[in-house]
Amino acid sequence: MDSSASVDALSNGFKNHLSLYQSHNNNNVVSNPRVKPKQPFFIGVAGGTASGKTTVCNMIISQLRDQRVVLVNQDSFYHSLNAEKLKRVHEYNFDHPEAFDTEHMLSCMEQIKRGQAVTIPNYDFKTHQSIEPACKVNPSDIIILEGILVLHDPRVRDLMNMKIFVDTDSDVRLSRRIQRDTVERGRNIENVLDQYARFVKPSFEEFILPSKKYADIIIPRGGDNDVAIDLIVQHIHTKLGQHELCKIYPNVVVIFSTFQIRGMHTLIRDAKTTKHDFVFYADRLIRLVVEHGLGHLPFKEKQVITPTGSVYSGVVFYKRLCGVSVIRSGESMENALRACVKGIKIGKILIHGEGNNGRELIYEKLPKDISSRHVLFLDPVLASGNSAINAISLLLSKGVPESNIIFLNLIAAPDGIHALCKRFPKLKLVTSEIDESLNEDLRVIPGMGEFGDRYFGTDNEDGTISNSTTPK
Ligand SMILES: O=P(O)(O)OC[C@H]1O[C@H](OP(=O)(O)OP(=O)(O)O)[C@H](O)[C@@H]1O
Ligand SMILES: O=c1cc[nH]c(=O)[nH]1
Repeated sequence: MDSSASVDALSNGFKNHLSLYQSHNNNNVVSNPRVKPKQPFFIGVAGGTASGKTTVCNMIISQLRDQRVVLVNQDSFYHSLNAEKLKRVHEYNFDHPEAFDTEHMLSCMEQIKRGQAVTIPNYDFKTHQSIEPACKVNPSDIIILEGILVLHDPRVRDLMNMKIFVDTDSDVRLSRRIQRDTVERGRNIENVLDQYARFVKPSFEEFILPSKKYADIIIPRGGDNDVAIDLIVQHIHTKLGQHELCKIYPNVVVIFSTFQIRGMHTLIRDAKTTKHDFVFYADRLIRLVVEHGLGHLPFKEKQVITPTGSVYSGVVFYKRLCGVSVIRSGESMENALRACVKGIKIGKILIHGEGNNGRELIYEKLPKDISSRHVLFLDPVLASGNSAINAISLLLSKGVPESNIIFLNLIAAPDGIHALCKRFPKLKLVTSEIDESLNEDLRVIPGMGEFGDRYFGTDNEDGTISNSTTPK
Protein backbone atom coordinates (compact mmCIF):
# COMPACT_ATOMS: atom_id res chain seq x y z
CA MET A 1 0.00 0.00 0.00
CA ASP A 2 1.23 3.49 -0.76
CA SER A 3 1.45 5.11 2.60
CA SER A 4 2.34 8.44 1.04
CA ALA A 5 -1.20 8.85 -0.17
CA SER A 6 -3.89 10.44 1.92
CA VAL A 7 -6.09 8.07 3.86
CA ASP A 8 -9.14 10.18 3.04
CA ALA A 9 -11.09 9.04 0.07
CA LEU A 10 -11.32 12.64 -0.92
CA SER A 11 -9.58 15.54 0.61
CA ASN A 12 -9.34 19.15 -0.37
CA GLY A 13 -6.15 19.56 1.52
CA PHE A 14 -6.70 23.04 2.82
CA LYS A 15 -9.45 24.27 5.03
CA ASN A 16 -10.82 26.94 2.70
CA HIS A 17 -11.13 24.43 -0.08
CA LEU A 18 -12.64 21.87 2.23
CA SER A 19 -15.34 24.29 3.29
CA LEU A 20 -15.91 25.31 -0.30
CA TYR A 21 -16.28 21.67 -1.17
CA GLN A 22 -18.76 21.13 1.64
CA SER A 23 -20.98 24.08 0.85
CA HIS A 24 -20.72 23.22 -2.78
CA ASN A 25 -21.86 19.72 -1.97
CA ASN A 26 -24.82 20.82 0.05
CA ASN A 27 -26.32 22.61 -2.91
CA ASN A 28 -28.66 20.83 -5.21
CA VAL A 29 -27.06 21.02 -8.59
CA VAL A 30 -29.82 21.88 -11.02
CA SER A 31 -29.18 20.21 -14.30
CA ASN A 32 -30.33 22.10 -17.33
CA PRO A 33 -30.01 20.13 -20.53
CA ARG A 34 -29.64 23.38 -22.47
CA VAL A 35 -26.46 24.30 -20.67
CA LYS A 36 -23.24 22.49 -21.51
CA PRO A 37 -21.18 22.44 -18.29
CA LYS A 38 -17.70 23.88 -18.52
CA GLN A 39 -15.02 21.18 -18.68
CA PRO A 40 -12.82 21.17 -15.61
CA PHE A 41 -9.03 21.34 -15.88
CA PHE A 42 -7.82 17.86 -14.99
CA ILE A 43 -4.39 17.35 -13.40
CA GLY A 44 -2.80 13.97 -12.67
CA VAL A 45 -0.08 13.78 -10.01
CA ALA A 46 1.93 10.53 -9.92
CA GLY A 47 5.15 9.48 -8.21
CA GLY A 48 6.58 6.76 -6.01
CA THR A 49 5.66 6.10 -2.42
CA ALA A 50 6.47 9.00 -0.05
CA SER A 51 7.64 11.16 -2.93
CA GLY A 52 5.66 14.17 -1.69
CA LYS A 53 2.66 13.96 -4.05
CA THR A 54 0.20 15.09 -1.39
CA THR A 55 2.41 18.02 -0.42
CA VAL A 56 2.66 19.07 -4.07
CA CYS A 57 -1.15 18.81 -4.48
CA ASN A 58 -1.78 20.82 -1.33
CA MET A 59 0.66 23.50 -2.43
CA ILE A 60 -1.05 23.76 -5.82
CA ILE A 61 -4.49 23.90 -4.16
CA SER A 62 -3.44 26.57 -1.69
CA GLN A 63 -2.16 28.79 -4.49
CA LEU A 64 -5.26 28.37 -6.67
CA ARG A 65 -7.23 30.69 -4.44
CA ASP A 66 -9.94 31.71 -6.87
CA GLN A 67 -10.83 28.33 -8.26
CA ARG A 68 -12.96 25.48 -6.97
CA VAL A 69 -10.66 22.48 -6.64
CA VAL A 70 -11.29 18.84 -5.71
CA LEU A 71 -8.60 16.35 -4.96
CA VAL A 72 -9.40 12.71 -5.71
CA ASN A 73 -7.05 10.02 -4.46
CA GLN A 74 -6.36 6.90 -6.49
CA ASP A 75 -6.39 4.96 -3.21
CA SER A 76 -10.18 5.44 -3.12
CA PHE A 77 -10.36 2.97 -6.00
CA TYR A 78 -8.52 0.08 -4.28
CA HIS A 79 -10.38 -3.21 -4.75
CA SER A 80 -11.97 -4.42 -1.50
CA LEU A 81 -10.19 -7.52 -0.25
CA ASN A 82 -12.21 -10.74 0.13
CA ALA A 83 -11.88 -12.99 3.19
CA GLU A 84 -9.23 -15.15 1.58
CA LYS A 85 -7.06 -12.20 0.58
CA LEU A 86 -7.55 -10.62 3.97
CA LYS A 87 -6.12 -13.72 5.67
CA ARG A 88 -2.94 -13.25 3.65
CA VAL A 89 -2.93 -9.48 3.52
CA HIS A 90 0.85 -9.39 3.98
CA GLU A 91 1.18 -11.22 0.68
CA TYR A 92 -0.97 -8.68 -1.16
CA ASN A 93 0.71 -6.26 -3.53
CA PHE A 94 -0.97 -2.88 -2.99
CA ASP A 95 1.47 -1.26 -5.43
CA HIS A 96 0.40 -3.32 -8.45
CA PRO A 97 -1.94 -1.79 -11.07
CA GLU A 98 -4.35 -4.68 -10.52
CA ALA A 99 -4.84 -3.65 -6.90
CA PHE A 100 -6.96 -0.76 -8.24
CA ASP A 101 -10.38 -0.77 -9.87
CA THR A 102 -9.15 1.27 -12.81
CA GLU A 103 -12.37 0.80 -14.82
CA HIS A 104 -14.33 2.43 -12.02
CA MET A 105 -11.78 5.23 -11.64
CA LEU A 106 -11.88 5.86 -15.38
CA SER A 107 -15.66 6.07 -15.49
CA CYS A 108 -15.72 8.47 -12.50
CA MET A 109 -13.04 10.64 -14.07
CA GLU A 110 -14.87 10.70 -17.41
CA GLN A 111 -18.01 11.90 -15.66
CA ILE A 112 -16.14 14.57 -13.68
CA LYS A 113 -14.46 15.70 -16.88
CA ARG A 114 -17.90 16.10 -18.49
CA GLY A 115 -18.75 18.41 -15.61
CA GLN A 116 -21.06 15.91 -13.86
CA ALA A 117 -21.28 15.10 -10.17
CA VAL A 118 -19.90 11.66 -9.22
CA THR A 119 -19.74 9.37 -6.23
CA ILE A 120 -16.22 8.32 -5.26
CA PRO A 121 -15.79 5.16 -3.14
CA ASN A 122 -14.60 5.53 0.43
CA TYR A 123 -11.79 3.02 0.97
CA ASP A 124 -11.01 2.07 4.55
CA PHE A 125 -7.34 1.20 5.06
CA LYS A 126 -7.98 -0.66 8.31
CA THR A 127 -10.49 -3.16 6.91
CA HIS A 128 -9.25 -2.96 3.29
CA GLN A 129 -12.86 -2.49 2.16
CA SER A 130 -14.91 0.25 0.54
CA ILE A 131 -17.24 1.53 3.20
CA GLU A 132 -20.29 3.79 3.41
CA PRO A 133 -20.81 6.65 3.01
CA ALA A 134 -19.19 7.14 -0.37
CA CYS A 135 -18.13 10.72 -1.21
CA LYS A 136 -20.08 12.87 -3.61
CA VAL A 137 -17.97 15.15 -5.75
CA ASN A 138 -19.70 18.01 -7.53
CA PRO A 139 -18.39 19.64 -10.69
CA SER A 140 -15.41 21.90 -10.08
CA ASP A 141 -13.01 24.09 -12.01
CA ILE A 142 -10.01 21.90 -11.32
CA ILE A 143 -9.81 18.18 -10.56
CA ILE A 144 -6.58 16.72 -9.23
CA LEU A 145 -6.17 12.94 -9.33
CA GLU A 146 -3.29 11.88 -7.15
CA GLY A 147 -1.72 8.42 -6.77
CA ILE A 148 1.24 6.19 -7.47
CA LEU A 149 -0.19 4.85 -10.72
CA VAL A 150 -2.40 7.58 -12.12
CA LEU A 151 -0.21 7.89 -15.23
CA HIS A 152 -0.16 4.13 -15.85
CA ASP A 153 -3.38 3.61 -17.83
CA PRO A 154 -3.45 5.42 -21.21
CA ARG A 155 -7.22 5.99 -21.01
CA VAL A 156 -6.89 7.86 -17.71
CA ARG A 157 -3.87 9.79 -18.99
CA ASP A 158 -5.80 10.88 -22.07
CA LEU A 159 -8.34 12.67 -19.89
CA MET A 160 -5.67 14.80 -18.23
CA ASN A 161 -4.86 18.38 -19.21
CA MET A 162 -1.65 18.29 -17.19
CA LYS A 163 0.41 15.29 -16.06
CA ILE A 164 2.86 15.74 -13.20
CA PHE A 165 5.41 13.24 -11.87
CA VAL A 166 6.91 13.92 -8.45
CA ASP A 167 10.46 12.63 -8.62
CA THR A 168 12.11 12.24 -5.26
CA ASP A 169 15.31 10.31 -4.55
CA SER A 170 14.56 6.67 -3.61
CA ASP A 171 16.66 6.81 -0.40
CA VAL A 172 14.67 9.83 0.76
CA ARG A 173 11.42 8.07 -0.08
CA LEU A 174 12.42 4.88 1.78
CA SER A 175 13.51 6.75 4.88
CA ARG A 176 10.24 8.74 4.86
CA ARG A 177 8.27 5.53 4.45
CA ILE A 178 10.05 3.83 7.35
CA GLN A 179 9.53 6.88 9.52
CA ARG A 180 5.84 7.11 8.66
CA ASP A 181 4.94 3.43 8.87
CA THR A 182 6.75 2.89 12.17
CA VAL A 183 5.77 6.15 13.88
CA GLU A 184 2.29 6.78 12.45
CA ARG A 185 1.13 3.24 11.73
CA GLY A 186 2.79 1.32 14.54
CA ARG A 187 4.47 -1.21 12.21
CA ASN A 188 7.76 -2.82 12.95
CA ILE A 189 10.73 -1.94 10.81
CA GLU A 190 11.30 -5.53 9.57
CA ASN A 191 7.77 -5.67 8.09
CA VAL A 192 8.16 -2.28 6.47
CA LEU A 193 11.45 -3.27 4.87
CA ASP A 194 10.08 -6.65 3.84
CA GLN A 195 7.05 -5.06 2.11
CA TYR A 196 9.30 -2.49 0.50
CA ALA A 197 11.67 -5.11 -0.91
CA ARG A 198 8.95 -7.56 -2.03
CA PHE A 199 6.36 -5.20 -3.49
CA VAL A 200 6.97 -1.47 -3.25
CA LYS A 201 10.37 -1.28 -4.96
CA PRO A 202 9.71 -3.85 -7.73
CA SER A 203 6.35 -2.23 -8.58
CA PHE A 204 7.95 1.18 -8.60
CA GLU A 205 10.52 -0.03 -11.11
CA GLU A 206 8.09 -2.02 -13.23
CA PHE A 207 5.07 0.29 -13.34
CA ILE A 208 5.54 3.66 -11.68
CA LEU A 209 8.94 4.79 -12.96
CA PRO A 210 8.09 3.88 -16.60
CA SER A 211 5.01 6.15 -16.36
CA LYS A 212 7.31 9.14 -15.75
CA LYS A 213 7.89 9.47 -19.49
CA TYR A 214 4.24 10.47 -19.95
CA ALA A 215 4.53 13.41 -17.57
CA ASP A 216 4.41 16.97 -18.92
CA ILE A 217 6.23 18.17 -15.83
CA ILE A 218 8.67 16.29 -13.61
CA ILE A 219 9.13 17.87 -10.20
CA PRO A 220 12.43 16.99 -8.58
CA ARG A 221 12.41 17.17 -4.76
CA GLY A 222 8.60 17.21 -4.53
CA GLY A 223 7.08 19.77 -2.20
CA ASP A 224 10.46 21.44 -1.61
CA ASN A 225 10.42 22.73 -5.19
CA ASP A 226 8.64 26.10 -4.85
CA VAL A 227 9.71 27.29 -8.30
CA ALA A 228 8.12 24.30 -10.04
CA ILE A 229 4.86 24.74 -8.09
CA ASP A 230 4.74 28.48 -8.96
CA LEU A 231 5.19 27.71 -12.65
CA ILE A 232 2.48 25.03 -12.56
CA VAL A 233 0.02 27.37 -10.84
CA GLN A 234 0.77 30.16 -13.33
CA HIS A 235 0.12 27.79 -16.21
CA ILE A 236 -3.20 26.65 -14.71
CA HIS A 237 -4.26 30.28 -14.19
CA THR A 238 -3.44 31.10 -17.80
CA LYS A 239 -5.34 28.08 -19.11
CA LEU A 240 -8.38 28.69 -16.95
CA GLY A 241 -8.53 32.42 -17.56
CA GLN A 242 -8.32 31.99 -21.27
CA HIS A 243 -11.68 31.37 -22.88
CA GLU A 244 -11.43 29.65 -26.26
CA LEU A 245 -12.91 32.79 -27.83
CA CYS A 246 -10.09 34.94 -26.44
CA LYS A 247 -7.67 32.83 -28.45
CA ILE A 248 -9.71 33.36 -31.63
CA TYR A 249 -10.28 37.07 -31.00
CA PRO A 250 -7.33 38.66 -29.18
CA ASN A 251 -9.40 41.84 -28.80
CA VAL A 252 -11.79 40.09 -26.36
CA VAL A 253 -10.77 40.66 -22.74
CA VAL A 254 -12.44 38.79 -19.88
CA ILE A 255 -11.63 40.36 -16.52
CA PHE A 256 -9.76 38.04 -14.16
CA SER A 257 -12.30 35.86 -12.35
CA THR A 258 -12.22 35.79 -8.56
CA PHE A 259 -14.64 34.26 -6.04
CA GLN A 260 -15.91 37.82 -5.39
CA ILE A 261 -16.74 38.25 -9.07
CA ARG A 262 -18.35 34.83 -9.29
CA GLY A 263 -20.33 35.59 -6.14
CA MET A 264 -21.69 38.76 -7.74
CA HIS A 265 -22.54 36.85 -10.90
CA THR A 266 -24.27 34.18 -8.82
CA LEU A 267 -26.47 36.89 -7.30
CA ILE A 268 -27.37 38.76 -10.46
CA ARG A 269 -28.07 35.55 -12.34
CA ASP A 270 -30.30 34.09 -9.62
CA ALA A 271 -33.95 34.61 -10.66
CA LYS A 272 -34.86 34.96 -6.95
CA THR A 273 -32.60 37.97 -6.33
CA THR A 274 -34.58 41.08 -5.40
CA LYS A 275 -34.40 44.19 -7.55
CA HIS A 276 -32.49 46.00 -4.82
CA ASP A 277 -29.79 43.32 -4.63
CA PHE A 278 -29.69 42.95 -8.39
CA VAL A 279 -28.93 46.66 -8.76
CA PHE A 280 -26.37 46.61 -5.94
CA TYR A 281 -24.36 43.69 -7.33
CA ALA A 282 -24.77 44.69 -10.98
CA ASP A 283 -23.38 48.11 -10.01
CA ARG A 284 -20.38 46.51 -8.29
CA LEU A 285 -19.63 44.38 -11.34
CA ILE A 286 -20.13 47.32 -13.70
CA ARG A 287 -17.63 49.35 -11.70
CA LEU A 288 -15.04 46.60 -12.05
CA VAL A 289 -15.59 46.31 -15.79
CA VAL A 290 -15.38 50.09 -16.19
CA GLU A 291 -12.14 50.30 -14.21
CA HIS A 292 -10.68 47.41 -16.18
CA GLY A 293 -11.79 48.91 -19.51
CA LEU A 294 -10.18 52.25 -18.70
CA GLY A 295 -6.92 50.38 -18.28
CA HIS A 296 -6.97 49.68 -22.02
CA LEU A 297 -6.83 53.38 -22.94
CA PRO A 298 -3.59 54.92 -24.09
CA PHE A 299 -1.51 56.73 -21.45
CA LYS A 300 1.65 58.78 -21.18
CA GLU A 301 4.48 58.26 -18.73
CA LYS A 302 4.91 60.95 -16.11
CA GLN A 303 7.24 61.48 -13.19
CA VAL A 304 6.09 63.45 -10.15
CA ILE A 305 7.83 64.58 -6.96
CA THR A 306 6.13 63.26 -3.82
CA PRO A 307 5.92 65.26 -0.53
CA THR A 308 8.97 63.30 0.64
CA GLY A 309 10.94 64.86 -2.21
CA SER A 310 11.25 61.50 -3.98
CA VAL A 311 10.49 60.74 -7.60
CA TYR A 312 7.48 58.60 -8.44
CA SER A 313 7.44 57.20 -12.00
CA GLY A 314 3.82 56.97 -13.08
CA VAL A 315 1.46 57.60 -15.96
CA VAL A 316 -1.20 60.17 -16.91
CA PHE A 317 -4.66 59.29 -18.18
CA TYR A 318 -5.74 59.92 -21.69
CA LYS A 319 -8.24 62.81 -21.57
CA ARG A 320 -10.17 62.83 -24.85
CA LEU A 321 -12.85 60.34 -23.95
CA CYS A 322 -16.59 59.98 -24.11
CA GLY A 323 -19.12 57.35 -23.18
CA VAL A 324 -21.94 56.11 -25.39
CA SER A 325 -24.71 54.13 -23.74
CA VAL A 326 -27.31 51.98 -25.43
CA ILE A 327 -30.74 52.96 -24.09
CA ARG A 328 -31.87 51.59 -21.72
CA SER A 329 -29.69 48.87 -20.19
CA GLY A 330 -26.48 50.68 -21.10
CA GLU A 331 -27.61 53.67 -19.04
CA SER A 332 -27.13 51.54 -15.92
CA MET A 333 -23.38 51.82 -16.59
CA GLU A 334 -23.21 55.60 -16.83
CA ASN A 335 -22.85 56.28 -13.10
CA ALA A 336 -19.84 54.01 -12.81
CA LEU A 337 -18.21 55.69 -15.79
CA ARG A 338 -18.94 59.14 -14.35
CA ALA A 339 -17.51 58.06 -11.00
CA CYS A 340 -14.27 57.01 -12.67
CA VAL A 341 -13.85 59.74 -15.30
CA LYS A 342 -14.62 63.18 -13.93
CA GLY A 343 -16.93 65.22 -16.17
CA ILE A 344 -17.05 62.66 -19.00
CA LYS A 345 -19.51 63.40 -21.82
CA ILE A 346 -21.95 60.57 -22.45
CA GLY A 347 -23.91 60.16 -25.67
CA LYS A 348 -26.88 57.85 -26.21
CA ILE A 349 -28.15 55.51 -28.86
CA LEU A 350 -31.59 53.84 -28.96
CA ILE A 351 -31.94 50.64 -30.93
CA HIS A 352 -35.37 49.08 -31.31
CA GLY A 353 -35.79 45.31 -31.44
CA GLU A 354 -38.25 43.93 -33.98
CA GLY A 355 -38.64 40.14 -33.81
CA ASN A 356 -35.51 38.05 -33.60
CA ASN A 357 -33.22 39.67 -36.12
CA GLY A 358 -34.40 43.18 -36.80
CA ARG A 359 -32.58 45.83 -34.78
CA GLU A 360 -33.24 49.32 -35.98
CA LEU A 361 -31.59 52.60 -34.97
CA ILE A 362 -34.29 54.91 -33.56
CA TYR A 363 -32.43 57.73 -31.84
CA GLU A 364 -28.93 59.04 -31.30
CA LYS A 365 -27.39 61.91 -29.43
CA LEU A 366 -23.63 61.93 -29.59
CA PRO A 367 -20.90 64.48 -28.83
CA LYS A 368 -20.24 66.54 -31.99
CA ASP A 369 -16.49 65.95 -31.81
CA ILE A 370 -16.88 62.20 -31.16
CA SER A 371 -14.56 61.31 -34.08
CA SER A 372 -11.60 62.72 -32.14
CA ARG A 373 -12.42 60.88 -28.90
CA HIS A 374 -11.88 57.40 -27.56
CA VAL A 375 -15.34 55.91 -27.00
CA LEU A 376 -16.37 53.76 -24.06
CA PHE A 377 -19.41 51.97 -25.42
CA LEU A 378 -21.77 50.83 -22.66
CA ASP A 379 -24.13 47.86 -22.89
CA PRO A 380 -24.27 45.16 -20.18
CA VAL A 381 -25.56 42.39 -22.47
CA LEU A 382 -24.16 41.19 -25.78
CA ALA A 383 -26.57 38.55 -27.07
CA SER A 384 -26.86 38.12 -30.85
CA GLY A 385 -24.73 41.22 -31.36
CA ASN A 386 -27.39 42.86 -33.57
CA SER A 387 -27.80 45.93 -31.32
CA ALA A 388 -24.07 46.40 -30.86
CA ILE A 389 -23.35 46.03 -34.58
CA ASN A 390 -25.98 48.68 -35.35
CA ALA A 391 -24.68 51.07 -32.73
CA ILE A 392 -21.01 50.62 -33.61
CA SER A 393 -21.73 51.04 -37.32
CA LEU A 394 -23.25 54.40 -36.39
CA LEU A 395 -20.12 55.39 -34.44
CA LEU A 396 -17.93 54.46 -37.41
CA SER A 397 -20.17 56.47 -39.74
CA LYS A 398 -19.51 59.47 -37.46
CA GLY A 399 -15.79 59.04 -38.08
CA VAL A 400 -14.79 57.24 -34.84
CA PRO A 401 -11.83 54.96 -35.64
CA GLU A 402 -12.74 51.35 -34.84
CA SER A 403 -9.62 50.98 -32.71
CA ASN A 404 -10.82 53.91 -30.54
CA ILE A 405 -13.87 51.97 -29.30
CA ILE A 406 -13.88 49.96 -26.07
CA PHE A 407 -17.10 48.03 -25.49
CA LEU A 408 -17.75 47.64 -21.74
CA ASN A 409 -20.02 44.68 -21.05
CA LEU A 410 -21.13 42.34 -18.23
CA ILE A 411 -22.11 39.18 -20.07
CA ALA A 412 -21.45 38.16 -23.63
CA ALA A 413 -22.84 35.21 -25.60
CA PRO A 414 -20.44 33.45 -27.99
CA ASP A 415 -22.78 34.23 -30.92
CA GLY A 416 -22.56 37.96 -30.22
CA ILE A 417 -18.78 37.79 -29.86
CA HIS A 418 -18.38 36.01 -33.20
CA ALA A 419 -20.72 38.43 -34.99
CA LEU A 420 -19.19 41.57 -33.48
CA CYS A 421 -15.51 40.66 -33.48
CA LYS A 422 -15.53 39.30 -37.03
CA ARG A 423 -17.09 42.54 -38.22
CA PHE A 424 -14.98 44.87 -36.07
CA PRO A 425 -11.64 43.20 -35.40
CA LYS A 426 -10.02 46.39 -34.09
CA LEU A 427 -12.64 47.16 -31.45
CA LYS A 428 -11.87 46.00 -27.90
CA LEU A 429 -14.54 44.09 -25.98
CA VAL A 430 -14.09 44.03 -22.18
CA THR A 431 -16.54 41.71 -20.43
CA SER A 432 -16.84 40.04 -17.04
CA GLU A 433 -18.08 36.63 -18.25
CA ILE A 434 -18.64 34.77 -21.49
CA ASP A 435 -21.78 32.64 -21.32
CA GLU A 436 -22.58 29.28 -22.89
CA SER A 437 -25.00 30.08 -25.69
CA LEU A 438 -28.01 31.91 -27.01
CA ASN A 439 -31.47 30.35 -27.17
CA GLU A 440 -33.91 30.53 -30.06
CA ASP A 441 -35.39 33.72 -28.58
CA LEU A 442 -31.96 35.37 -28.56
CA ARG A 443 -31.69 35.22 -24.79
CA VAL A 444 -28.31 34.55 -23.27
CA ILE A 445 -28.03 31.11 -21.60
CA PRO A 446 -27.57 30.75 -18.64
CA GLY A 447 -27.74 34.56 -18.73
CA MET A 448 -29.51 36.75 -16.20
CA GLY A 449 -32.86 37.30 -17.91
CA GLU A 450 -33.78 40.73 -19.21
CA PHE A 451 -31.18 43.01 -17.70
CA GLY A 452 -33.17 46.22 -18.26
CA ASP A 453 -36.31 44.82 -16.62
CA ARG A 454 -34.39 43.60 -13.60
CA TYR A 455 -32.29 46.73 -13.17
CA PHE A 456 -35.06 49.28 -13.70
CA GLY A 457 -37.78 47.21 -11.99
CA THR A 458 -40.05 46.84 -14.98
CA ASP A 459 -40.55 43.12 -14.43
CA ASN A 460 -43.74 41.59 -13.00
CA GLU A 461 -45.56 43.63 -10.39
CA ASP A 462 -44.99 41.05 -7.66
CA GLY A 463 -41.27 41.52 -8.14
CA THR A 464 -40.75 38.17 -9.84
CA ILE A 465 -39.02 37.91 -13.16
CA SER A 466 -41.00 36.70 -16.09
CA ASN A 467 -39.77 33.51 -17.70
CA SER A 468 -41.65 34.41 -20.85
CA THR A 469 -40.24 33.00 -23.99
CA THR A 470 -41.91 35.60 -26.19
CA PRO A 471 -39.39 36.70 -28.78
CA LYS A 472 -38.20 40.27 -28.41
O1 LIG B 1 -27.11 41.45 -28.85
P1 LIG B 1 -28.58 41.63 -29.02
O2 LIG B 1 -29.29 40.37 -29.42
O3 LIG B 1 -28.92 42.76 -29.89
O4 LIG B 1 -29.15 41.92 -27.57
C1 LIG B 1 -28.52 42.78 -26.68
C2 LIG B 1 -29.41 43.94 -26.38
O5 LIG B 1 -30.46 43.49 -25.56
C3 LIG B 1 -30.53 44.31 -24.41
O6 LIG B 1 -31.36 45.36 -24.62
P2 LIG B 1 -32.96 45.16 -24.69
O7 LIG B 1 -33.39 45.01 -26.11
O8 LIG B 1 -33.34 44.03 -23.80
O9 LIG B 1 -33.54 46.53 -24.22
P3 LIG B 1 -33.50 47.27 -22.80
O10 LIG B 1 -32.08 47.57 -22.53
O11 LIG B 1 -34.31 48.48 -23.07
O12 LIG B 1 -34.11 46.39 -21.77
C4 LIG B 1 -29.10 44.75 -24.21
O13 LIG B 1 -28.98 45.86 -23.40
C5 LIG B 1 -28.61 44.95 -25.61
O14 LIG B 1 -28.79 46.25 -26.06
O1 LIG C 1 -30.58 37.45 -22.42
C1 LIG C 1 -30.69 38.64 -22.79
C2 LIG C 1 -30.61 39.00 -24.14
C3 LIG C 1 -30.69 40.31 -24.47
N1 LIG C 1 -30.90 41.23 -23.50
C4 LIG C 1 -30.97 40.90 -22.19
O2 LIG C 1 -31.12 41.76 -21.32
N2 LIG C 1 -30.85 39.60 -21.88
